[in-house]
Amino acid sequence: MENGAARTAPAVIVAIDGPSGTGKSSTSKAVAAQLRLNYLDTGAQYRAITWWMVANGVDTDDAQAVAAAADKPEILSGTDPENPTITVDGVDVAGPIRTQEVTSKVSAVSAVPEIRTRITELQRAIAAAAVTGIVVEGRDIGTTVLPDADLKIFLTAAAEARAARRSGELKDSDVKATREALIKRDAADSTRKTSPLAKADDAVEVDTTDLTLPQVIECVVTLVEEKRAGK
Ligand SMILES: Nc1ncnc2c1ncn2[C@@H]1O[C@H](COP(=O)(O)OP(=O)(O)O)[C@@H](O)[C@H]1O
Ligand SMILES: Nc1ccn([C@@H]2O[C@H](COP(=O)(O)OP(=O)(O)O)[C@@H](O)[C@H]2O)c(=O)n1
Repeated sequence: MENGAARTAPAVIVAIDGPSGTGKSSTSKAVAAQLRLNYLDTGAQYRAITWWMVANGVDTDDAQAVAAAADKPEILSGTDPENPTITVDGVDVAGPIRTQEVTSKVSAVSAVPEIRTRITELQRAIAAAAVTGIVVEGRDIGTTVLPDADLKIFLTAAAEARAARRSGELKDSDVKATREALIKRDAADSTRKTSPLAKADDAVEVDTTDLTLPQVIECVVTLVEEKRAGK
């Protein structure tokens, strides 16, 4: 090796996309921790900018008003899979971005092209800075944000399973209402003009309906290791 430089493995970029409740966050965090990669929850970034709009009185149904404010908040993501963080203008918003209010407004805000341009730039910069590599999860990572990712996974699951998983996380929620809200959000995310939720042609689809979380994690870890081994 020239100048005695240590040989290091090239950074590996993994894109994990899919609808709500398919297991993207849990799987991505665990895979990143196991393989010592960084982790980025892009949904948290869209939730964070939505939270800022609400906190600053911007009407989230007014696309022009949302677009005009797109560059205002400073959004920072911490990418340690053991302790992912998200701040807006220095404020920790990990809790507030998960409220029903933000969840019901995030699809409208994330459909605005100026918002997507802003957040996509942040995502690409974070991925480029990841020395050993990164697992990035979202809706359009394999199709738009990181089309050259080394591995693309598209997670799916039956709506019933996804709703049951989601309502298991929320206090006092009923599965039927959760299922309806989730289907509505998926439809909005899949039909928007700019960078909709979609499976990339070269993504591996994994149906998680009848798999346990450890099984999904093992499946993705194996796929990453096979890619690294050049299989
Ligand atoms: N294969 C699975 N089987 C059962 N529960 C799961 C599975 N994958 C994820 N979960 C649970 O479902 C909920 C939603 O998972 P999450 O990773 O947040 O999904 P997403 O990021 O796709 O919305 C979490 O409570 C998680 O623990
Ligand atoms: N890459 C991404 C990630 C999320 N989003 C938007 O952000 C919302 C919240 O994403 P999330 O990953 O936190 O949603 P859950 O899967 O946790 O329900 C989605 O419903 C999309 O509207 C997006 O447009 N593009």
